[in-house]
Amino acid sequence: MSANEIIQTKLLNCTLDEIGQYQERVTRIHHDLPQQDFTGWLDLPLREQDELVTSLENIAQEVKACADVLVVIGIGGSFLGAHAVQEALTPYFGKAANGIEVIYAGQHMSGAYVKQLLAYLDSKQVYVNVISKSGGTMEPALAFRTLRLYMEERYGNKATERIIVTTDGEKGILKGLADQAGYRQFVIPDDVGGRFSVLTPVGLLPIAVAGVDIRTLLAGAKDAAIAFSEADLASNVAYRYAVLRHMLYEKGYTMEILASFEPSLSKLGAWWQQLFGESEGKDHKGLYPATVNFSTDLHSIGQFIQEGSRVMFETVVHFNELTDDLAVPFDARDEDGLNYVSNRTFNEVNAICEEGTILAHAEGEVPVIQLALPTLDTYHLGYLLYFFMKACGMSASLLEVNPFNQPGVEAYKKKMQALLKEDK
Ligand SMILES: O=P(O)(O)OC[C@H]1O[C@](O)(CO)[C@@H](O)[C@@H]1O
Repeated sequence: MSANEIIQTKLLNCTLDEIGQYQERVTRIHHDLPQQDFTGWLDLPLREQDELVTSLENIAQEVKACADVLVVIGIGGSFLGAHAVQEALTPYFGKAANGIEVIYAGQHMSGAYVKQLLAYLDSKQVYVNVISKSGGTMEPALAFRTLRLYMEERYGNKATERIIVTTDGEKGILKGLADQAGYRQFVIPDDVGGRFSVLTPVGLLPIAVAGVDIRTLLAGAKDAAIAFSEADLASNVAYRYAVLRHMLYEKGYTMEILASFEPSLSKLGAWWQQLFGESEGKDHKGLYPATVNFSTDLHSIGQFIQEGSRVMFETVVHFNELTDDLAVPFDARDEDGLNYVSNRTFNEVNAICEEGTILAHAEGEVPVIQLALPTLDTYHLGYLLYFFMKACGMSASLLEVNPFNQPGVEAYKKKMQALLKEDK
């Protein structure tokens, strides 16, 4: 299988005019994209990064040897990618054999969460990785203030060794504070924005600590970067996906639902949601990115998808092979009447559920884009992450919005700041 064939895109339940009509625009955007600010992620997996990867692996080794828990502090692009990869590739119960527990803070401001987190940490050996590109985002900054004091109280001078900072190489409050305290630091490249940063130290350090092989993840992303380096819609499936979703948007579908049938992919959905939501939702334009995990959500939002307002299409992420499975047991009593599925495995039943869902959604007039990959493993996840980023750059550009800013996020921050500074 060539790298170009690793992801198969299929449009189901719907026919669209020839997508080739977009080729000229796609080619133009393809050539313009690297000239834009914040596109350092485009060729990042192609760069020689051995020194960086080795130093990330070394620190990850140290963290695993000296801690039971790594607390990753970050919000948005500063935690979603790591969380997505960790969830997708580590066991459902317990941690990976070669990783430790990685938990998150600073992704909201729940007092209960922080209080319970500190209590939980009391019986564990702890390292902290605080991640913020700007270095001044309220949610992670508050969590870090609290955890820093906690670490100092617990470990005294040794706290300095147990706090690792991932931030800008030159500016920001966190950078200044890290220099002052002598914390070890990893740099978030200047030309890579938060939601495109999963393959930088932002994602790579927590992912390595969780026990995932970051070299294999990067190898998948590298092959994707090569596979999607040409503008041709016939071979570039990332661009094909971008054009399909754009064409559906033009036809009046205003919501895309990313669906998967494997629960470990739900955090990938959260990462994808920020990627597309912050990149495209501008100037009163853009597809609303929603995520579902089937079959769980067929019993919640499934009714709406089947029969509610006809505004959505689905993108189903499908892996042909999953690494673990279990046969449905035979029970001679058959009191539940389920022996007719006992010649199958759980994953086979799940795959038939996927097929049935797509057929049902065809009757409900829900277009489906199926993205099929060979195996849910580290390599193919790296490939898929890059696929989505490349598709996103193209898709937002087709909408004629800047894919790489997020001015709207400032609105709530300003209101909150003003309210916080009012006299109590
Ligand atoms: O890493 P920072 O600067 O704390 O930002 C976190 C997140 O906040 C945003 O700037 C706005 O939501 C995102 O783009 C970013 O991923």
